[in-house]
Amino acid sequence: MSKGLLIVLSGPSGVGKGTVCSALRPRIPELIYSVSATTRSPREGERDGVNYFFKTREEFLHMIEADELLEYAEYVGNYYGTPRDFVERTLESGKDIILEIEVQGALKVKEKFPEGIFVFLLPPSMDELKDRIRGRGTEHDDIINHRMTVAEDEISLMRHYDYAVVNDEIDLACKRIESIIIAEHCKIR
Ligand SMILES: Nc1nc2c(ncn2[C@@H]2O[C@H](COP(=O)(O)OP(=O)(O)O)[C@@H](O)[C@H]2O)c(=O)[nH]1
Ligand SMILES: Nc1ncnc2c1ncn2[C@@H]1O[C@H](COP(=O)(O)OP(=O)(O)O)[C@@H](O)[C@H]1O
Repeated sequence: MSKGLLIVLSGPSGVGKGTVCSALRPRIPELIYSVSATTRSPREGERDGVNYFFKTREEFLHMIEADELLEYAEYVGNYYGTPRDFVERTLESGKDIILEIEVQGALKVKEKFPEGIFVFLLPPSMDELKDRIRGRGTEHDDIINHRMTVAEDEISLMRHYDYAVVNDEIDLACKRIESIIIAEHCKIR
C-alpha cells in the first residue's frame, strides 16, 4: 500500500487557514487533520483535543525533550507544535493528512518530509488581511500590529512552497486546494 500524502497548509495569521480547513472537511471527508499542541489559552468554544491539545509550558517543554513533536515554533509568545506519532501513523496507513501550521514550522516539516505538498495561503491584499484579523475580534491592537509585521516576513518565505492559493472566496480557495490534492494523487513518482 502506498503512503498517504502530507499536505501542509500555511500562511499568515488571519488569512483564513482555519476557515478554509473547516470548509474542506465536508468536501474531502477522507482527509485527516492533525491536531496541534499549544501553550496558548483556549478561545471561547475551543475544545481540548479537538482544536488543540492545550498544554502548560512545562508540559510542552517535556514533549520537545521527549521528541514527541515533528516540529514546533514559538509564535507571538506561545509554543505550537505537531505531534509526530499521529502524522507518521496516518501516512503509514495510506491516508492523507493536512497540517495547518505557521510558516517557520512548515519549513521545518519540509526538511523532514521534502516529499510533502506545501501550500501557501495568501490574502487578496494586506489591508484585507488586517481587516480579517481585526474582524475576528480575538486579538488586541498591539497583537494585531505584531501579527501584521510577522505576516510580511512570512509572505517573503513563500518561494519555498509548492503552491500559492489566494483566499479571496472560501469556495474558490477550497476548489484550488482540492485540485492540488487531486493532481498530486495523479502524479507519476
Ligand atoms: N509551527 C506550528 N504552527 C502552528 C501549529 N498549530 C497552529 N499553528 C499556527 O500558529 C498560528 C497561531 O495560531 P492561533 O493562535 O490558533 O491563531 P490563528 O490560527 O491565527 O487563529 C497560526 O498561524 C497557526 O497556523 C503547529 O503545530 N505548529
Ligand atoms: N475568503 C474569506 N473571505 C472573507 N473572510 C474570510 C475568508 N476566509 C477567512 N475569513 C475570515 O477571516 C478571519 C480569519 O480567519 P481564520 O480562519 O481564523 O484565519 P487563520 O486560521 O489563518 O488565522 C475570520 O474572521 C474568517 O471568518
